[in-house]
Amino acid sequence: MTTHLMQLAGVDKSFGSTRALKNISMLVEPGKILCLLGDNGAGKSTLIKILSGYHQPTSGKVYFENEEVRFASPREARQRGIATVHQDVGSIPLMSVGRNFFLGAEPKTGVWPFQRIDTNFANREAVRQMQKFGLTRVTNGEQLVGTMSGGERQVLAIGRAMYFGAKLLILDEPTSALGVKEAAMVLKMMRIARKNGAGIVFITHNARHAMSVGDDFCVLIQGEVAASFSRGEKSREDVLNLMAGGELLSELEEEIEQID
Ligand SMILES: Nc1ncnc2c1ncn2[C@@H]1O[C@H](COP(=O)(O)OP(=O)(O)OP(=O)(O)O)[C@@H](O)[C@H]1O
Repeated sequence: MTTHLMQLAGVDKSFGSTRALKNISMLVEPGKILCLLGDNGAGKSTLIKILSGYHQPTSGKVYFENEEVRFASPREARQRGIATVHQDVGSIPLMSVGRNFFLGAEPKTGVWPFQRIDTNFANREAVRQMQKFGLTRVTNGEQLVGTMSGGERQVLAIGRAMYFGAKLLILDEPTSALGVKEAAMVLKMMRIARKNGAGIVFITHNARHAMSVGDDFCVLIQGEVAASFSRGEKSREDVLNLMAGGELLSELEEEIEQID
């Protein structure tokens, strides 16, 4: 039997009278990147909160590694190997690369009750991992995370999740605040994670970024799956039009010109 990493079947989520998600079915496979596209308010945040155990669906089923799950908390989801990296990545700017990398799972040295954090190991190992992921600029684990660029911080956060055994990576707009080179670095990191067998849900507004790495695509419009397709099945123009809610971009451009 094929093991699917994560599957949603007919998932609904309502907040009072607002139906944020309507009958969502989707599949995340190991070693594949699923791009979740959609405009503001389409329901992307609600969907990732369900995947990461922050929300429970109002109805419908969630499966992880073919087993039906109902995560009571993000901690439970994390324990199963689901890691969420948000745009602000949650790193602490005034802490070193080594400390940030091992935050909450600090390596210890010495014998109890005289144990302390093994800073040398943490720094060395964090740099080694970062280098492995292509961050050759980071050579000193004592470097403060606040001095790293946005892209480097994303790579650090994704690398950390991989190191601690994440099977599913949920990346919430990892490239949206970045310049071209920085975004390319993060997209490359995603490819490395995919090669290592992780399944990735890549949330983005940027169709170009999505199409450069995506294997599968899911477009959300007003809480519904408006389209789902695999690489090569649609052109970038088609995807952009879908994301604009079906309104042809050329029509939109004409309207803008008329306003001028
Ligand atoms: N906790 C909540 N309580 C009430 N309504 C909510 C809640 N969370 C989300 N919603 C509603 O659900 C809908 C989808 O919101 P969601 O934040 O998931 O969209 P989004 O695609 O992530 O948008 P954005 O990119 O702007 O974050 C919106 O109408 C929003 O107002």
